[in-house]
Amino acid sequence: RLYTDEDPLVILSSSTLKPTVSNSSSAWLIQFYSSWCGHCIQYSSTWKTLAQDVKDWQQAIGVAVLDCAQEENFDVCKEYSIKFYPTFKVHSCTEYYLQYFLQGALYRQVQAVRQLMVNILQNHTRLDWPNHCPPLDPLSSEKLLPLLGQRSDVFTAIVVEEPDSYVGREVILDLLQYSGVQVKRALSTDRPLVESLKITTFPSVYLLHPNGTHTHLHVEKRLRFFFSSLLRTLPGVQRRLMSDSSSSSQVEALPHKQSPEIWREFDRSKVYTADLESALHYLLRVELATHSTLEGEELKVFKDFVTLVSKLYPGGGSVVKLMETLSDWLLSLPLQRIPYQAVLDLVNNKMRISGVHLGAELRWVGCQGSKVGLRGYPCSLWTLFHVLTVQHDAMPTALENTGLEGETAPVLQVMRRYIRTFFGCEQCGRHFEQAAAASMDRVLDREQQVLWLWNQHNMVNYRLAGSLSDDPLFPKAPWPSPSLCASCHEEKSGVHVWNQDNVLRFLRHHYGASNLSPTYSLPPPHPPAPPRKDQVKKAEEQLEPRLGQQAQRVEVPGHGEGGGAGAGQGQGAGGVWILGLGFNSVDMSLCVVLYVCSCLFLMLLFFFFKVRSRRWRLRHSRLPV
Ligand SMILES: Cc1cc2nc3c(=O)[nH]c(=O)nc-3n(C[C@H](O)[C@H](O)[C@H](O)COP(=O)(O)OP(=O)(O)OC[C@H]3O[C@@H](n4cnc5c(N)ncnc54)[C@H](O)[C@@H]3O)c2cc1C
Repeated sequence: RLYTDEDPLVILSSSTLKPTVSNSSSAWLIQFYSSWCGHCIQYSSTWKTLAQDVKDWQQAIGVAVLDCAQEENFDVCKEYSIKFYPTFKVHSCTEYYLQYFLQGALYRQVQAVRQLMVNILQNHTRLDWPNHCPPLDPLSSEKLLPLLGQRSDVFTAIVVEEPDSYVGREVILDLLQYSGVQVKRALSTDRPLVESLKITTFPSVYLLHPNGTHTHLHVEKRLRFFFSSLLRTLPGVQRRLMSDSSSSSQVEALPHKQSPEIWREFDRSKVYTADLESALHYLLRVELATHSTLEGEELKVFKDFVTLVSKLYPGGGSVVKLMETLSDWLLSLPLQRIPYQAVLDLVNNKMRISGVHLGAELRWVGCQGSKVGLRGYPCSLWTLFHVLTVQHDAMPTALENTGLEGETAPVLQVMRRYIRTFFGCEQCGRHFEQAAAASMDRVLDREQQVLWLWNQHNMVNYRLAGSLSDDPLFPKAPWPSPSLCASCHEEKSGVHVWNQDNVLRFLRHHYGASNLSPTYSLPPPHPPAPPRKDQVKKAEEQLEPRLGQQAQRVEVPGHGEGGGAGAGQGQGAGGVWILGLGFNSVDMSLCVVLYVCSCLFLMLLFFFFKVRSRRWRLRHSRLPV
């Protein structure tokens, strides 16, 4: 099959063609192709690029394909007189089809087909106007200038452009599924407007704020992608969910955050350790808890994951200490099967090893959602693995002698195995596995590893944009946005393209150790503070002189050791840390008991042989010479 359900277009068949297009409130651009036609095969990537490019226009015009080589579609292709492949047809909202023989090289250019779609939508007659298609004609200064200074519920963006430019119409269609902003267009030939707004370069966007103020919208590059991306990130602008987008084309009121939790202000250009720690907390204490024992492949996958995190998690600290302890413990165990409870005891630091800690609370910051149930864990898991790919790139030797150094893309391989084995969202795991099977083996070095994950994550973003899991306050979109990295974006032949060198540079910075913010992180528990001199003095005064002296000798276990890992260092309350292994008081008592028993046993042996040898000597000394 040239097209799959993963592609951002609709795959039609004889049974779905008529019901889909006839009952639709939008227009349709359909490619009738044949899966055996070599040209159609080559053309499929262009059609997919187009479908992706205009995915947000689907309320006005949808992109679809129908394979005439499928036996079940023979009749319908005959009915629609498809003689050559590919043939393109537009279904307007009335009952008739317009056939487009996209001549020559025209249909090979995404930009040309996209502009044709704009023309189709703009040239609709009143009768067959798609229900959700906004007006695309330019507005005059008489209509627009009175809006200046007026208050409104929403932003109004006026794209002022040259008469032959398509940017304005494309931005209008790009924002079709978004509430909180309305886009209008005007022409550079409208002198009163251009002079009033003091616009000298085209295209430009002039922004009217809901409070009545108005300004120029500053963009790094005057490209459609930049205008659309910036407008989508205005405060209160959010994507309507697919489920309710068809029911309302009216601009909704500004959003209100519905989370009952405390909202944590954060900076989108930072990565928060609270998210990473929450990811590990959820993964180790919730996701893994569904497996009562770990054995075989599961145990191996878990060991690899723990090793990876222990070696690459940035910044050292109590989390790394925990993962190192867990990793050492897992590697030293000769067992083929371990109960999950044993892992949990270690994660919860039952042995009270000093410096080892993982907060037992979900504290989403960069991953907090506007509603409970949105974002959170999956967001933090992506974040964690992005951080690990970037750390591996920064520290090429970090995985030496771990058994993972032989793999070409160890972080991706461990992620793939973890997602397949443990990730709670089975469907997500299947999708990820498909993507990994298709292209992960092409990743040959650490840079490609970073970029593969970024690209794969964007594929998922494209696919899920507008779905129920899309948080309206954090709409899924190509990432990084122009406001995070303007140099990551370019346009080639009118189509948005990534500058991969700049993307890599950006990812290295964004997910690098220096960009991690500890704000909102749960601090590790403090050991009890040593008694202050004045407290001791007070105690001395109140207590018996003998007791007062004892109070001065109070020792605070583990205090002031800063999580040292060496033998004898880092003695915690009730436990000791020796050669990277923690021993609790039960272990220590057992050691003492065993020690005493073996001493007694050795002494017994000693006396036994002593008595025997004396007897033997006596017996031999009595023998006649
Ligand atoms: C491996 C995996 C596969 C998944 N597959 C599916 C699926 O098939 N279906 C499904 O419904 N859900 C899937 N999910 C969940 C989904 O991808 C989101 O994680 C979830 O919906 C939460 O979305 P979010 O808005 O918090 O942003 P997320 O997509 O989780 O992104 C988290 C953060 O990462 C950053 N980011 C965004 N894009 C990129 C990028 N391209 N590169 C680097 N950083 C980026 C942003 O700062 C963003 O806030 C999957 C999750 C994972 C971990």
